[in-house]
Amino acid sequence: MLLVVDIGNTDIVFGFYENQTWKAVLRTPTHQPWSANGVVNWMKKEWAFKDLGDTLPSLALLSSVVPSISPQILKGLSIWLGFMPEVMNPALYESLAIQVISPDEIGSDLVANSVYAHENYATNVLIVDFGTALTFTLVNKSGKMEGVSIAPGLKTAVKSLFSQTAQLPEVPLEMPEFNLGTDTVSAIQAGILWGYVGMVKEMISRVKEDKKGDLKVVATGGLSSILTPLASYFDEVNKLITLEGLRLIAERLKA
Ligand SMILES: Nc1ncnc2c1ncn2[C@@H]1O[C@H](COP(=O)(O)OP(=O)(O)OP(=O)(O)O)[C@@H](O)[C@H]1O
Ligand SMILES: CC(C)(CO)[C@@H](O)C(=O)NCCC(=O)O
Ligand SMILES: [K+]
Repeated sequence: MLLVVDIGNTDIVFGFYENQTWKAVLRTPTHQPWSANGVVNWMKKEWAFKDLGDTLPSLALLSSVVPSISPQILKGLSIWLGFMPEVMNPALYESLAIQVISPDEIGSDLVANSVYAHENYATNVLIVDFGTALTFTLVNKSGKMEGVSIAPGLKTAVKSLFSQTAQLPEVPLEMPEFNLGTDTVSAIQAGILWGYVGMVKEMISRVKEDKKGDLKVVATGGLSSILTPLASYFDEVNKLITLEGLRLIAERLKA
């Protein structure tokens, strides 16, 4: 069995893959007082609860965009597994089928997304990741990562407005019924959700123009199904893209 781990700014996601399927995908909040022992206990508990069998994963790959907690997670995993997981880093990028842009700065989740996109489409692909940040990553048909854009994610935008104002509440992430709101909640929903629909359409349209119309668009991330008016703009919506990319990378490392 293969274990891939995606440490994001909101959640850590653990994917267990065997025989062409995800046996389990576990999620836990990133910001906890993690210790190596805490990780071991959590893994043991979840492993038993999900009834994942007697044989622990024999290969593991970790991606983290939260450097401060990586050491504790890695140490815990290495104690639990009995070996040190591979870690996404610029040296490892050299062995990938894609060409990574700004390897010392880029988030390894975006690299994983790009590997998935290139492997599955082999054409120009824009990956839209609706996470804590809303990111757009362009991989061209020869596998070169050409560029990225980063904006606040939907929930981050709502929380930021709430925390910076005296009277505005935190609102549910739901498309409002009308273009303009008739009360505070629907006004914020209109501003953020319709605003973000516009942001995504603008980014897609600009990149499509750059690529002379030759572009696939895929969406991922926990919030990828909120902006329902965008459904027809995406060739694929798949919340597992980051895990799938990590899996493809891990399988290559083994080979
Ligand atoms: N199935 C889901 N349904 C609704 N919200 C979800 C779901 N999964 C995740 N979320 C929420 O979506 C947001 C983004 O989650 P996601 O896992 O994409 O981001 P993340 O942990 O911040 O990762 P990254 O930092 O890589 O973007 C979080 O606020 C999370 O709570
Ligand atoms: C943009 C995020 C937060 C998305 O998870 C992550 O990929 C990250 O922290 N990246 C570092 C900066 C960059 O990707 O250029
Ligand atoms: K993500």
